[in-house]
Amino acid sequence: MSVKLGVPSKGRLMEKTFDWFADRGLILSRTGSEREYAGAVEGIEGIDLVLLSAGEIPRELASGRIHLGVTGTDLVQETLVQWDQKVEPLAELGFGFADLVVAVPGAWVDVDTLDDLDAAAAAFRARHGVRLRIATKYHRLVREYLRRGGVADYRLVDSQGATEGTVKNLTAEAIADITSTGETLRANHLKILSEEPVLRSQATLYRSRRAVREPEHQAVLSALYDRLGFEVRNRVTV
Ligand SMILES: Nc1ncnc2c1ncn2[C@@H]1O[C@H](COP(=O)(O)OP(=O)(O)OP(=O)(O)O)[C@@H](O)[C@H]1O
Ligand SMILES: O=P(O)(O)OC[C@H]1O[C@H](OP(=O)(O)OP(=O)(O)O)[C@H](O)[C@@H]1O
Repeated sequence: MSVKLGVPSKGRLMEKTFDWFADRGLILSRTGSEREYAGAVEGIEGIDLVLLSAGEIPRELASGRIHLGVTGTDLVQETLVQWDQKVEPLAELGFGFADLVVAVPGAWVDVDTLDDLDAAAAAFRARHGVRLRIATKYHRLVREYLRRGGVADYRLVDSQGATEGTVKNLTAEAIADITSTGETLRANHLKILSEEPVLRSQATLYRSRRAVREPEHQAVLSALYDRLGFEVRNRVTV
């Protein structure tokens, strides 16, 4: 059985991942028709390319169905409970940068910090009798960040896309989402709190702690690490 390398199946993340491996002498390519999610790896024997949604790669790594995978730090840390017990980052790839931030309406001139947000949330609840809503798809990371920041009187509402629009659409008062250029936030009249972001994310190559324990894969993995120029500990610390 081959070593399975999972990479994002479309868009900029896929193209930049292909470029990153090509710079190291490994040619990844999609095979079959444009719509078929099959791929190949040239330059080293015994590796199968698996094209997947970036959002599915963390779970596939955790279950051991893929041995190695490229996805965003944000997706790994949001999706996997105790992510570092399940996967190990091998290399930050230097693209796909995005910050997960909390943002509020630009008109909230008194709200700049988490303390201010906590005060605004308490005032909101006192005035309206319901908790201030923060729209996000990053429930785990945002809940933990707000807990550490001492923000209590809020509730998360799920938003799986176009999150910046929820404030204008009156389904939330604030949001937590990833941003890279900041354009989407600005266009929706939102401002980022002047705090450290919830997370700074970038595309990262991970290995599955479960899958790489399989002895039959050690030779191929070692050859791959040599090719990529990594010093990777062979002993897996699970
Ligand atoms: N504007 C952006 N700039 C930089 N990185 C981004 C941006 N938007 C998303 N990302 C990163 O890309 C990754 C998500 O990619 P993508 O949207 O292709 O995944 P996905 O949600 O699994 O896609 P789909 O489910 O539509 O196949 C995340 O790690 C995220 O941090
Ligand atoms: O800071 P910017 O450069 O404006 O980028 C930020 C936007 O990019 C992402 O959306 P994406 O296009 O991935 O779509 P989504 O709304 O489905 O998440 C993110 O959710 C923001 O909406």
